[in-house]
Amino acid sequence: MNSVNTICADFTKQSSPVLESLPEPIKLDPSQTALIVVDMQNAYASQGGYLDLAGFDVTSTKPVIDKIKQAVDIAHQSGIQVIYFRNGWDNKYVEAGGSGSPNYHKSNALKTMRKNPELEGTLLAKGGWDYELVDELTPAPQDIVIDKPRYSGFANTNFDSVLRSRGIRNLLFTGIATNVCVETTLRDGFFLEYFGVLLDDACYQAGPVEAHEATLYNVKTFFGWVSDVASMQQCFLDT
Ligand SMILES: NC(=O)N/C=C\C(=O)O
Repeated sequence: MNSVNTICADFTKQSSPVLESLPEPIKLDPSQTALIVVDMQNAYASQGGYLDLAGFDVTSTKPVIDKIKQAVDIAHQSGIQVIYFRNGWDNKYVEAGGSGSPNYHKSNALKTMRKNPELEGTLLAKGGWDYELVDELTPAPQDIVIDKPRYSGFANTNFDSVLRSRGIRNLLFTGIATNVCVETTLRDGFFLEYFGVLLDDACYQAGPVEAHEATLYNVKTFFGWVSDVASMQQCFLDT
């Protein structure tokens, strides 16, 4: 029988390491776990990128990049599949949807370009600097990169089949933005029976810090678990 205080899915081996997390610890078999690095592109993490140009504060993303790098190293050393997401569209914005799509009306990247026509073709466009992952987080050959055209990694992508075909059932989330693409993907994963864990210090919000905190509340109360990179290290490497 599982410890009453530790979450353990039926398919998890008895000997699987335990990740300290809130609201309770969770057992994670590394072979059934993926580290998801959400949208660590210049658009979201660099000054001069989309979020910065749209008026969001990205001046403190460096510590988050460093934490994600640590998480990626831990994953590589412990046999956890690393999956990078990149968000955006073709440079004609066909994939962004036309005026019949809510994305056309809500995307702050598209709105910023409509307001500043000189930016047209630069924000979140495949092939451009804004779309590229930041230099510090260049995928290794064994990592998987998934391009996504909407906030959720499950929308219009092969993400679910990439996971299912590898027997992955647990998702450790890092990246930007906590309150948009990270939270949305974790929530969608919940409905598809994935166990989602958000690594607090490896995520950064779009908007005020309260947006990050609201997501932590939502995740630990309704959709999953919240942990951090030191706990990931202790779970997979130090024990
Ligand atoms: N990666 C994200 O969380 N994106 C948030 C906003 C946007 O893409 O407009």
